Amino acid sequence: MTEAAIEVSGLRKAFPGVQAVAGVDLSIRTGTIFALLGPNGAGKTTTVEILEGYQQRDSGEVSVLGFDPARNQLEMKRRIGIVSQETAADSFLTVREIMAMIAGAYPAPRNVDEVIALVGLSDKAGTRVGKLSGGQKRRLDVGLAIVGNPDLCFLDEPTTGFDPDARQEAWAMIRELKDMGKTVLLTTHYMDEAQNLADEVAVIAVGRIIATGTPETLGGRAEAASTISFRLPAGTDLPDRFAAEARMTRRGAMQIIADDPVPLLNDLTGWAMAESVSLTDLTVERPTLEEIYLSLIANDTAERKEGA
Ligand SMILES: Nc1ncnc2c1ncn2[C@@H]1O[C@H](COP(=O)(O)OP(=O)(O)OP(=O)(O)O)[C@@H](O)[C@H]1O
Repeated sequence: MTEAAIEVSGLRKAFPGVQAVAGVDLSIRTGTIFALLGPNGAGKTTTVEILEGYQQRDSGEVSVLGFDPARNQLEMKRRIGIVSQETAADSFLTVREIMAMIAGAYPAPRNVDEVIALVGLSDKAGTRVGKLSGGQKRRLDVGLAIVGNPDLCFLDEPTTGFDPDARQEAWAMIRELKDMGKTVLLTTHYMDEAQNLADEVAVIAVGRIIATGTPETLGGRAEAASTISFRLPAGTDLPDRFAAEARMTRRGAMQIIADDPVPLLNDLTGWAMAESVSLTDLTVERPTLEEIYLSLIANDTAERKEGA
């Protein structure tokens, strides 16, 4: 079994008037990409900043690459890279200068110009950081997180403000980190980002982890009912055995929800073939990660209200 890069148990942190982290347990395996999901104010950044050593915890056990971030700051920081929500980049330095400065803080950094190229900023290498656009600054942040060739990267909302091309490139880069054996902890509000990148996800709400799993299994997704959708030619009626289960969407498509879609599809397509009915736009879909996420948050909010 792979050792854990990060182990957290019973982590708690309060600010005046708010319990930001209220007993979080996490285990993140070395060489995997882990996504922490949750609504605004859920406690993601506070958790990540405690792991990075930027915030002190009130209680709980934390191990990051075998270090306690509250004690072994220097040793640990040489092995981690960080994209924080607010760029720490000094606006008077150029892209290459700040990249070289951060690289210099690590024992075995990557080549500065290669990293600048990797984040698509070669033509801005001599530009002052303060003159970069929002998306370009974020690319720089990602570059700063990886230039030290760290074993573990913390990426807090790494692609916020990226255009679609830049997002795809960033995803490729993050996958490349994993291919190199690095561990990545990312927070994101983009469910497609978690779906595309993460080996495991955890959903945090009001300071507590409410669900964990792979993007495919989170919240019972793998066992969730499927929705079969299709369109019928005008004037064609479904046989009663399907019509009883079907509903028509506002856009005129038929939908049938089935726990096990295989027998129903067999029956439906068999009928369509026999009657020469074309079932256009036929799809079979499980709930998306976004739908599962939203229902987890909604259920948690409802339970909290009931308990209050
Ligand atoms: N320095 C601070 N002082 C006081 N309260 C804070 C501080 N930092 C965070 N909080 C509060 O702690 C809670 C958790 O905040 P946190 O930034 O960890 O959430 P988040 O999940 O990262 O949210 P977002 O998705 O908006 O970034 C919030 O209620 C926030 O207002």
